[in-house]
Amino acid sequence: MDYISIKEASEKWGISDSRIRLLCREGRIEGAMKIGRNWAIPLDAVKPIDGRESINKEYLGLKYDFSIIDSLKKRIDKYRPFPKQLADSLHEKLVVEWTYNSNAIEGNTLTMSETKVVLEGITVGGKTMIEHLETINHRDAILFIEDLVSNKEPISEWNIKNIHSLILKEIDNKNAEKYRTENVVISGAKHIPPKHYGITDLMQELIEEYNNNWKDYHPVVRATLLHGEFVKIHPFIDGNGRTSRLLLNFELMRNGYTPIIIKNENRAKYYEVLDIAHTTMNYEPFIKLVTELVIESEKLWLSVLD
Ligand SMILES: Nc1ncnc2c1ncn2[C@@H]1O[C@H](COP(=O)(O)OP(=O)(O)OP(=O)(O)O)[C@@H](O)[C@H]1O
Repeated sequence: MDYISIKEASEKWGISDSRIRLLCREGRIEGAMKIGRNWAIPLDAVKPIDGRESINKEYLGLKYDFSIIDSLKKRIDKYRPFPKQLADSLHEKLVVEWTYNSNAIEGNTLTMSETKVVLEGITVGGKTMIEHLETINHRDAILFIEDLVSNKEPISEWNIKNIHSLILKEIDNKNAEKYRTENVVISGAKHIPPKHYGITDLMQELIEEYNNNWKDYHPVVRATLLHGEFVKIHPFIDGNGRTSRLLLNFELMRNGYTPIIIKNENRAKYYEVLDIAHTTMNYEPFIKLVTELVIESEKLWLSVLD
């Protein structure tokens, strides 16, 4: 393989010597090697993305009619603060159904009733330890994002890593909250996630986009983009799907919307709209799906509140 020096890379990419040295030290240039006091950079290395440059991605299909969602939200808001018993029972229903469906999408074989039983602290015969841990961990991750919402915590890489560490707790502590160091594919998807060495930059870029470019979008659009763009990067070796659905609801809940549940039985449709977003940048079908689910969730809340 042919290599170039820091100085040559600096001229080729238009980045300062010191920044390239930093990128080499952080392992963000694939194949860069330290020889003595100098770095050798593969001639064909890809220029790292600079999360500080302004990001201008052209997403399609972001304009959607949210009037039904917003008028249902207004009706729900009139009941706040919710009566404690009612809020507790709706919360329990949410935790069981969200945990069951999100884990089932990822292949966990516990049924809805078994999920409920495990969350009550009982072991289900014939099910693996990992399936039990996935259930408990998912419940803990929901409670964690609810705390983040109550404390008005922002969406940040730190919080995303904390959510992920709960998902993999005692299952794969080595990879919990760590970005992957291998390339991956998503089975059944057309989109291929980016190479592992670009992840740190892409995650920084995602948070910057969220903070700077998406702030005027409707919260449903932001929540959908956050899920879609996060899972497109697939930053972790495992647990991306569950983390992305937690992030979607985190964004909805921070903005006072009721959380949604993507049902296991509807996963084919869910994968289809995600793949459209990933391969064409058209988010309309995914936004439509999320909108329908928010309306369904709001109607459920109103059916008990009204
Ligand atoms: N066809 C598809 N197109 C786009 N995205 C998809 C597709 N299929 C799955 N996904 C997304 O990727 C997630 C699953 O990714 P993967 O199978 O790599 O699991 P993972 O990273 O191990 O995470 P988890 O176990 O929580 O899903 C899905 O939940 C979904 O969000």
